[in-house]
Amino acid sequence: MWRPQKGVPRTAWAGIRAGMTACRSKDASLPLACCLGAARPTERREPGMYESRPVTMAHQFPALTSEQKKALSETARRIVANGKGILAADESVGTMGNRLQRIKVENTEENRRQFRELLFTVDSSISQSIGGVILFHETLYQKDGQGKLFRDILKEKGIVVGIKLDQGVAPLAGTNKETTVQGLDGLSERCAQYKKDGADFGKWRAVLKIDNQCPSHLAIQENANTLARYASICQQNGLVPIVEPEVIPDGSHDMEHCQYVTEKVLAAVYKALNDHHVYLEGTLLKPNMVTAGHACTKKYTPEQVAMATVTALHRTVPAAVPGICFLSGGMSEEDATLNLNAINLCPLPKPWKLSFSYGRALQASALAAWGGKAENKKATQEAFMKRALKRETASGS
Ligand SMILES: O=P(O)(O)OC[C@@]1(O)O[C@H](CO)[C@@H](O)[C@@H]1O
Repeated sequence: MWRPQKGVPRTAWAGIRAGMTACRSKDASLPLACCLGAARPTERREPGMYESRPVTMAHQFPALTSEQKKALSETARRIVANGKGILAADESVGTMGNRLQRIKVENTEENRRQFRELLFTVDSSISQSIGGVILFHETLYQKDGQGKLFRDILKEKGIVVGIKLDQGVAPLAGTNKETTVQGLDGLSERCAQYKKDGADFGKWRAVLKIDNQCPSHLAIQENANTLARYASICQQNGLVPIVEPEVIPDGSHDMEHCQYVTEKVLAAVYKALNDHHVYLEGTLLKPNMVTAGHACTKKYTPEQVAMATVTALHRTVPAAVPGICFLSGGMSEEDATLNLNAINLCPLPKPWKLSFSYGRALQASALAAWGGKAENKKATQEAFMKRALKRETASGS
């Protein structure tokens, strides 16, 4: 005989009982869902009804309090609200050196500061398209010409401040030159300090390559686990983790191969995040778009890239993740814009915000316009604003 079970609201049981009766009496007017325990569609659903359903195997040792979860998910959603994206201005000293070399500017702390001052002091309307800026350690503590901290300038514009937390790659011995990421030692202490110093999100970039025997099972598992461990530490310290597993576009592989690899990598990452009890609503994903390798002779349209990218994400990224912010991975500014636009127009279900976290695709024109000369301030800021405002993003469906 059917008996109500403890902890289930009476109204829910009424629906289940109606369904069971319908099964017995073969009442074809009742929807099948009633027989599977759902309430009848016309039945009033009371607030809190779902929260009080019995949870089998409830987690005994919650990783975060509800207040911590609320704060993390609010920050994550704020960064990608209303089609906004992220400016990745977190180039390490070495990477910034490569960018400056191209415009024949010396890689000094002062030159890096001057260029970044131009980006951060553009008109406040930039906050309509940029919700977050990722900084490198040195930049979090730098100031503008008037002595004002960059982080305060950004916050006053309503932009969320983020910090690069990984400390670069290290070789995985016995593989075809694959890597893991360093920076877990002391990470909790660094996160706590950065939080005090105004950062509200972090970034950790893992690199996977497509080549002979690559990415190996070891590289996929090691990088997924390291990303998950980083994400867990971030959340414990009140920082929203940006999870960046980049499948790099070096090589002659076609787009289909990139899709296959991207799906394997993302599936492993979300399994690891779950294993580490990471709260997905308080995270953002920063993936590569699914494209052919730079040396591939076959060319693909933005619509093909969009379909392959959204298919890969749709198969692997839970709907609980609030936003997916693509890296630009060496794409031209134009291609990065066209591809992102096509991704947002792709007719597949898209339960997340789809936006950008571009480094090169937001800064290339601005760097070229600057050329290391103070008198190019106006041209530099105009070039940056033009790019930032051109991003085409839209909310998930
Ligand atoms: O690929 P992009 O859009 O230029 O940059 C993406 C990115 O993750 O990679 C760079 C190198 O680590 C970082 O500076 C940046 O945040």
